[in-house]
Amino acid sequence: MGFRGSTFSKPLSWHQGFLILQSCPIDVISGTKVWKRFPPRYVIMGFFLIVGIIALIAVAVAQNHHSTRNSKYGIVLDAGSSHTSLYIYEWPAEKENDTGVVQQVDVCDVEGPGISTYANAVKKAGYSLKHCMDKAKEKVPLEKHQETPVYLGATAGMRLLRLANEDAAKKVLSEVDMTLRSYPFNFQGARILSGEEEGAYGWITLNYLLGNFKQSVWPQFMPRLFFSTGTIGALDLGGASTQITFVPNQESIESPEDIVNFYLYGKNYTVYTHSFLCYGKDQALRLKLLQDSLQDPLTSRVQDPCFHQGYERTIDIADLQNKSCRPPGFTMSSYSLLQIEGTGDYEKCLASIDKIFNTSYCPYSSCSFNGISLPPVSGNFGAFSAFYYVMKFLNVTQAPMDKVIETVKIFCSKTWNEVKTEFPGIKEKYLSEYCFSGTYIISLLNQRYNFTKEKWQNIHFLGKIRNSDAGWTLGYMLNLTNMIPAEQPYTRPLSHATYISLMAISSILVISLFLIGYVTFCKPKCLKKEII
Ligand SMILES: Nc1ncnc2c1ncn2[C@@H]1O[C@H](COP(=O)(O)OP(=O)(O)O)[C@@H](O)[C@H]1O
Ligand SMILES: [Ca+2]
Repeated sequence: MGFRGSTFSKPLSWHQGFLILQSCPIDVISGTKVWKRFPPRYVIMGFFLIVGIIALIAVAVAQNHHSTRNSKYGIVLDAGSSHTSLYIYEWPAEKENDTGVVQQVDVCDVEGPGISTYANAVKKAGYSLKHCMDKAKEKVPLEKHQETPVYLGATAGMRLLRLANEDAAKKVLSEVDMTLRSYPFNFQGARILSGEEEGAYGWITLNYLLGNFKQSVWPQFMPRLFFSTGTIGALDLGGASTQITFVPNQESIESPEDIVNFYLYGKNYTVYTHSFLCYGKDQALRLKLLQDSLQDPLTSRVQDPCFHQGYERTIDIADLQNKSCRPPGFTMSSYSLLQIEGTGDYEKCLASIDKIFNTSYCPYSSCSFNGISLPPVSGNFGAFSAFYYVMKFLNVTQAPMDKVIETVKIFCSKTWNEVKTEFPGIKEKYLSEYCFSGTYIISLLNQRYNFTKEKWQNIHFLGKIRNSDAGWTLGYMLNLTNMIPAEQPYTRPLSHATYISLMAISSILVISLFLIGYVTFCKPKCLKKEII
């Protein structure tokens, strides 16, 4: 195809046209420079083209640079039964209602035990937090201190202390309050979370970090089939309580007290959540030991299959006795000290753990234990906190249920000396209890929650998601800062950065095409001379 009115003897392709444009400054026939003959309008056009490109790139860079710099911060202290951790979160100020933009930027582990253990030395409860709060002061930019909210949430350790001694719990909280108030942040209060809140916020954290609340604009135009909008259940194992939270398959949850309703990003969620106080792994071990102490009223020595052979521990029975956490059918022991001797036997350990659950009655169609309703577990679950620590130690976070059982069996059968030699760097308290903890997790998940072999595959043991720890703290902050809107905010199909970049590329393309078209169709004099 030729060009009408063309002075060329043969058709010229776009490709050729582009080559000619590039070769314009040099006279290819005579080899002499043609700069002098270059009309000023081309110089001006070239100049504007270069300025335009530079301007577009500068706008894109400045725009994106600005959005990463204007950050907001939030601090949450997780005052657990065994320890306190401080989390610092950061998010871009102008995107705070978008899903998945809040990130954990730092975590600080408070030295020493949980705040509830300071009931008899309350001053220490506040003092213990200073080191991490000082670190937070360094991490959060100075100019952001005043606007940065700080929250402290206490969990099952403080719930138990409140049940045992309300006054002591109040004093611990007020000490902690005083310390946190003395920092230049925007302190929002220290309080005890209910078990339901703990479960629900853990569920929100998981699903927020996994982007499960996100309803991108694309699915509205595509069949639902291609986009799963499901949520993932949450399993949290602490020291003093454990939580299970998920959206059940069946429409109605039989126990109204276990229902939480959320309206998030324009969607309704009816969530089942239950928190079992006294069934965190430390309290569950206490329940088991108390149960064991009743075994033989004639001796204070007990053979314990949940500890390794060769392991011995002497326990003050008074320490085990927590008025709020007692095994079914408990009677006071006549001994003050309990001497434990490990025998390391998984099957027997599983049988002894069984006794801390009451499964003799269920007023609903299905129960977990102690007469608590549990709808059939369905869908995927994220299992975090001690569920993750224990499975990670045993190296079975990805394993099928049979492999997990086999691994715990083998681990329990090792002697205490073997275990200590194999894992020299691990805290003795943790190391001595992994056999119990592993068995307890199998008992709870498989036997009480009814995660069968098939359903076990749907449990994902996880510590972090995209660098943020799985736990209730992020969900708590998102809720209190109103960062999860009820209605879905208007989301643009393209991100700001993509929009700017696409605009820049398209502008360059349009200008280039314009120039090529001009050169090809209008044939400026300088080009005609070269070809002729
Ligand atoms: N590395 C670890 N290995 C085993 N267990 C751990 C590890 N780190 C923490 N834990 C345990 O995880 C649990 C955390 O519970 P915590 O959050 O303090 O209590 P709660 O949530 O019941 O208030 C405790 O039992 C603690 O001993
Ligand atoms: Ca916890």
